Amino acid sequence: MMMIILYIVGLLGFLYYMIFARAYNHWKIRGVQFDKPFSVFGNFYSLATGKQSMLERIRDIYSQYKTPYVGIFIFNQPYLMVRSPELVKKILVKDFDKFVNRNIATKESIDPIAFHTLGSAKDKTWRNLRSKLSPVFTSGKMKLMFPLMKECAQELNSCLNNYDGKTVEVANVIKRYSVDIISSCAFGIKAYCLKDENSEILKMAIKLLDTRSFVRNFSIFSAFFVPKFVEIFRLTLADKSASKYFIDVFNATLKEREKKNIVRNDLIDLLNNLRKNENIGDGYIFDDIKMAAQAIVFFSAGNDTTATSLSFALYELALNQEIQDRLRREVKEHFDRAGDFTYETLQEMKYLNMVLKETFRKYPVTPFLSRKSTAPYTFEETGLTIEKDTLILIPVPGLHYDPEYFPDPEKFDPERFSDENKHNVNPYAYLPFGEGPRNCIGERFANLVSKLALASMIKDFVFEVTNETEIPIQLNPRAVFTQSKGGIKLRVRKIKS
Ligand code: HEM
Repeated sequence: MMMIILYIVGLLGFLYYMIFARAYNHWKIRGVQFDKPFSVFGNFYSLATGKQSMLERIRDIYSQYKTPYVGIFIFNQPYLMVRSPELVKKILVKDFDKFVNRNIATKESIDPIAFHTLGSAKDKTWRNLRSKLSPVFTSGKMKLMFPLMKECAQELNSCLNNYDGKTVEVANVIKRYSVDIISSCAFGIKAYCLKDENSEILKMAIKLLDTRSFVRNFSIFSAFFVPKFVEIFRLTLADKSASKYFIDVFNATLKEREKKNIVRNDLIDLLNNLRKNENIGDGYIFDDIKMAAQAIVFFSAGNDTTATSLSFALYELALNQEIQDRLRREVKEHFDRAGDFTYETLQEMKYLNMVLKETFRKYPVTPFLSRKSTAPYTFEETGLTIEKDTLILIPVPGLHYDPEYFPDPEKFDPERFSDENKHNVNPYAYLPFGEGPRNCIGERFANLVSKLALASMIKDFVFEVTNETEIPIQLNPRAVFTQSKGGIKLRVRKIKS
């Protein structure tokens, strides 16, 4: 018996050495200062125990060092956490051709959708896809889509009327708004999620990338940080049944359009033109799966990000009534002058823009940017040469909460982005949408949808904290992307005219 126990202990020790202890020498060998890993979780033990969220952990590691970069480990994978905005600029912009790809593990045989999406595509395939897909997000296209968005914003206000005087989980309502908008703009269909809480499309949209589900978070986490698990457990980034549902909806819409000769100049039309006319380089044929993959990534990347950011904005406005009042004054002034919300009036609302920017600073939905070196690379400033395939992590919340770039970082202060102060913001220390050629393709869309929703809601409603509101807000340690742990509950009060 004793021999068996000794044998098992020895085997476990050997496995730990082979898989972890050896890997944990990575930065030491290269003479890079590193954050000491603990157990099999590397530097993310407090995430595994539920003590910290991803945002908090990254911010914590960042703040313990002063060096331009620090070596870290996520499980047994070494990452270079790049702290200095100058080096961030090199990676994201100046030397982008050496850092084109993200480290997202996808296998075509396991998850063809994730494999072909813009977010995980690599090298030339990514370049081709990006240049073909970018035209759908020009300001001209946004203007064309604006009437569709406005319908949804009006429905959002009608929906909020039902909660007058009540406490509501705002993230839930706003998620229905963002699903309605993306369904309309990306899939060309009316989803009516704001009217019908039980709509099928809403259920599927939640299921697609449900950041409250253990399986989804495990899959997302593994795709970014433990690629082996993707193969071993055959993990898909998005839920399989929900993906199938959206592919069917997408194909049905396509057929209907072709049959009736409908042209809307939206995402579906653009993708369909790509399929009909293009072979986008390297023998890359834009088939049905690849086409649906793009529609699904716009759906999944656009929904939660927008809904979560807007909920955090309402939370801060409820806590800071004087900021809410000032925002309402600005919104009403512009609305009364134009008689409506137009694309142009929303761009003119400076304070609205400042409030959103500060929300994105304090609550970056994506707490890290990921890149992988495509060749050996030397940081001239320090002399460090990294090998091909080195994983880079850019600590967005670390930079956003660094008092050197944002004094008094806990304070929600839209003034940081006023005309007088905005030149003090280092663009490489403020990265809610990333930067450079591989930044968020949906930034313009997200900004417009967020401005419209916030302006519409604030014009007609007051948002207040109640004893059900969690203060300070707790972030979900189980989610890779930033979100509240228990939802955001606020009282909604209709303004009597
Ligand atoms: C508040 C809302 C949003 C936030 C905060 C956000 C944030 C981000 C961030 C940080 C990245 C990574 C950028 C980088 O690595 O440099 C990204 C990528 C991406 N986002 Fe967004 N996003 C939002 C909304 C949207 C929307 C509405 C869409 C589409 C309709 C979208 C589609 C994408 C796609 C496809 C990528 C991958 C781009 C590529 O690899 O070329 N996002 N987003």
